[in-house]
Amino acid sequence: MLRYLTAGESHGIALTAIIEGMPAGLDLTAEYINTQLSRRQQGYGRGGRMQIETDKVELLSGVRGGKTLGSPISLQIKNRDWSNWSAIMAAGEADLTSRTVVVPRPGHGDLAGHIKYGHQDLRNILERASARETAARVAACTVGRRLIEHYGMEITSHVIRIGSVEAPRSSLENIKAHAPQSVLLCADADAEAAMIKEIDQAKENGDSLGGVFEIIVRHVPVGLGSHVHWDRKLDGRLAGALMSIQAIKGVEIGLGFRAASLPGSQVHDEIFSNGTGFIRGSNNAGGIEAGITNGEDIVIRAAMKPIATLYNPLRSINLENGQEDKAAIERSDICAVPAAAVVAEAVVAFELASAFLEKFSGDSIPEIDKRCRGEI
Ligand SMILES: Cc1cc2nc3c(=O)[nH]c(=O)nc-3n(C[C@H](O)[C@H](O)[C@H](O)COP(=O)(O)O)c2cc1C
Ligand SMILES: C=C(O[C@@H]1CC(C(=O)O)=C[C@@H](OP(=O)(O)O)[C@H]1O)C(=O)O
Repeated sequence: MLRYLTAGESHGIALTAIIEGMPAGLDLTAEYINTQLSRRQQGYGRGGRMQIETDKVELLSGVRGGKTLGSPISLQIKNRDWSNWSAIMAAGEADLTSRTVVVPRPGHGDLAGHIKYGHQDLRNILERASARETAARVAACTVGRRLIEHYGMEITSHVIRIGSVEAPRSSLENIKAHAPQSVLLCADADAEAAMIKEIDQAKENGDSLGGVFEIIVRHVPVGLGSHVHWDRKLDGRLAGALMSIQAIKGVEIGLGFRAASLPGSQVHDEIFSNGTGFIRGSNNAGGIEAGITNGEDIVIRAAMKPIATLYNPLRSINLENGQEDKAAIERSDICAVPAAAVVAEAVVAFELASAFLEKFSGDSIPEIDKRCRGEI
């Protein structure tokens, strides 16, 4: 079974992760993971923290000579910002510093976390609720991405909405050509210019923005996931992985919500024969039917809500005196949709790697290769 755990506070010394269940013999380097960590740090609308961090992974175990050993892979990303926070992070609730957070931000984990865990200093919640955790998550899940790429799958994403600006539908060629270079991962230059304007306006207003991105996976083998049990259905697993990303509030596969308003004749993908196999007339299912990949591209969209911390703060209650107050603000992103899209690619890749290993299991890459070729 492939699985991972992450640990670490946003302003703590480092983030760590352990990945268990990767077979031996997979090419894996820190540089490969660093490329994804760097992508995650980009995107117009991010706050001051991204100027401080330059995320680099250290592989601590499970890899030797650029190949996985089959043993647990552990890794670490140092928080460069920690040197600015070490005293605050060392202080307990008994010796509260001036950086104590006592006015919960609507939309963040502060109030629910306070009620659940009883911490008086909301920092004890926000440090772990923070999407800083997604740096460790991207590093861990990129190990899964390496596996699916080794077996020929390709994963990409692009931003299709920021606030009220929606990009026109894009061809995969356009996404590949434009989105990787664009500051917002949007495949349409005009839409991107309008999105940037909207982010600038939100910043001026002390407000924040969310949006929608799309993930596409190509060359997916038929038969990953299964219809036989709820927790083996790949669509459910992918949706769960995506919804676990901070601020993701909706996921749709293929036509998604649009399918609900159309008749079946305009939704379901007709089946034809090309002589050697089956081909489909369309891909409205987004590559998954009954929880099983059908060989078409996997197409998933996810919606991110606007960032919770506002420079023009919303009304809240001060937990020290019970009086109405303005929500806490130290520093924040205005919009982080492109970064979330990179995190989403990573978690989708990991879920696919997990489903791939369930189908073509093996302790080493050569053994899995044989199984893929039908030799064992
Ligand atoms: C890449 C990324 C960056 C984020 N940056 C911020 C931020 O700067 N300020 C903020 O309040 N929320 C930010 N968030 C969202 C919060 O982490 C999230 O809203 C919070 O943890 C509560 O979880 P929920 O929105 O899933 O309910 C970010 C999310 C992502 C994915
Ligand atoms: C640190 C990251 O994102 C952070 C996510 C985040 C939040 O509340 O989720 C709040 C901000 O943290 P800070 O208060 O330190 O500026 C973001 O910068 C990151 O993506 O690496």
